[in-house]
Amino acid sequence: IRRNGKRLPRPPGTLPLAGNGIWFLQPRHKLLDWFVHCERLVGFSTFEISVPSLPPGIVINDPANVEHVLKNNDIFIKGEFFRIRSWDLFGSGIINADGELWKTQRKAGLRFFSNANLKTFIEDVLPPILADTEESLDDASRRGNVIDLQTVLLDLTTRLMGNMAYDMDMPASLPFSKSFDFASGATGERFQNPFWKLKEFLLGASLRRAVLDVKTFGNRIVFEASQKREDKGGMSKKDTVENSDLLQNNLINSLLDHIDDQQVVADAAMNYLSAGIDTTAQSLTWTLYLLMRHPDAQEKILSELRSTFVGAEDELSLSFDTVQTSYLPYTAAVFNESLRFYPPVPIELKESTVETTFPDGTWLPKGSVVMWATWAMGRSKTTWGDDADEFRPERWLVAGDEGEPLTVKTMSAFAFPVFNGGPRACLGKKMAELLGVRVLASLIWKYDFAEVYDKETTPGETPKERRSQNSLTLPMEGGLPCYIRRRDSRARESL
Ligand code: HEM
Repeated sequence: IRRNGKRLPRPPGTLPLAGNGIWFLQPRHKLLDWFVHCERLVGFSTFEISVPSLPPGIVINDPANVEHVLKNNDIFIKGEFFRIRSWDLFGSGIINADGELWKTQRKAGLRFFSNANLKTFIEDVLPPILADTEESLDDASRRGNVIDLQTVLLDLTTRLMGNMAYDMDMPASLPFSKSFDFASGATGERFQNPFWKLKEFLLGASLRRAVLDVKTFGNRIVFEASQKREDKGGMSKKDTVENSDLLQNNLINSLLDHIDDQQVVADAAMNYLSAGIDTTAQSLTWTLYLLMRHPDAQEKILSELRSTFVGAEDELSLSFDTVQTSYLPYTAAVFNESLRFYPPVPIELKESTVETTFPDGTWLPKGSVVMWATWAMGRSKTTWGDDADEFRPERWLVAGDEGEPLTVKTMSAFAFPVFNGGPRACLGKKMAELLGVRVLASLIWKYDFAEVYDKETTPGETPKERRSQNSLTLPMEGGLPCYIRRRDSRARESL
């Protein structure tokens, strides 16, 4: 690995044999802080890292380098390094797949994320499920009980995805959900711990059980969907594509239409589910956490809702059109700003299939690993300015010309790669953004949330920043316990 004929810089504290391995053995939240520390030292400069058991690797922070990786998905693939570690959980599903296997699953997914389906999602699928969520929040409000918002939101997104993608009722209390959570934590550890194989040989029984649960559930989704198709009279492929009723446009039908191998369909189904459930629940959890710590932003959301839906009482008329960012720019800006601080996929990694030279001149041999920490890029002072550590949704707002409304700034996907970019950009981005605005608007309109601090926080003291749990994504460690109060319209007006 060279740049202009010279070796790349290495992070301070790199050891002769262990390299940077010590950092990778730490809990993941410490590793994330280390990436921020390194980015603050070198800015956009690429640096080399070495971790025992990992192929030679670099860390990139420069958006031009991220663009080079994301746009060239034939050069930079998931690769064996990724696949070996995540095979048990993701199998041949889209998250793990490269080449033709990936292309087929992507094509099947594209049909599902059509605008018509997104409208159905926001206007038909979401309201009754969100009403159930609100019922449990109302109950906690009446009784004065503490409720864990992370669990509530995970149940919401699990049911939404289950219903929308697979036409199944899928509460998060199903054993599969707990097993998936456990397996995701253990899979994440495989990327950090060079001794994972030994550890799992000795202590891996619970992981094996969890993976079996996840696989069984994937097979059940395929079995039930195939039954339904048969019950509908063995529709031909052509019929199912043209049938516009929601059931036939769901994801599992699209997967069954495009893929012949049932095991691949089951893996694909589980992959889509896992890509959609945790990420959306976590993004909402961190956003509500940030709003509790920034009541001024909460008030600005309320003020935006009051001025947009003039005279609204308890229910806002939130349709597909009114949850677009152009309609509620401040609420959308809050969601973006939360994603900047807490990206649900905080670290990305790709493997090079051939030698390649990056825009900054870094030359990388075949079989190397490229990493970038979206977590650190979101906190980069080079990209976001000196106030990068401040929660300031206004940074996303662009003033319109005279009399024109505010709009939300579009950041390049390579400078803000929260949803990835290029040919493998997140397929659920639009769905997640609409869901984010829709759920935030409803919940902030109806409820006042108060965080329950941990026992060590003394009154008047600033509570510690919450941290994430080891995982492939970004669950909040210990959940988000809080008290809830239902707002009545008078309380809303007086704010
Ligand atoms: C805030 C919410 C979300 C975030 C931050 C997010 C982020 C990402 C990221 C970073 C990737 C690339 C991961 C990789 O390198 O493998 C990705 C891929 C993907 N996401 Fe999302 N995602 C979100 C929601 C969703 C939803 C709701 C769905 C669908 C139900 C979804 C479906 C997918 C799929 C299918 C891929 C794989 C794309 C491919 O490899 O071609 N995501 N997402």
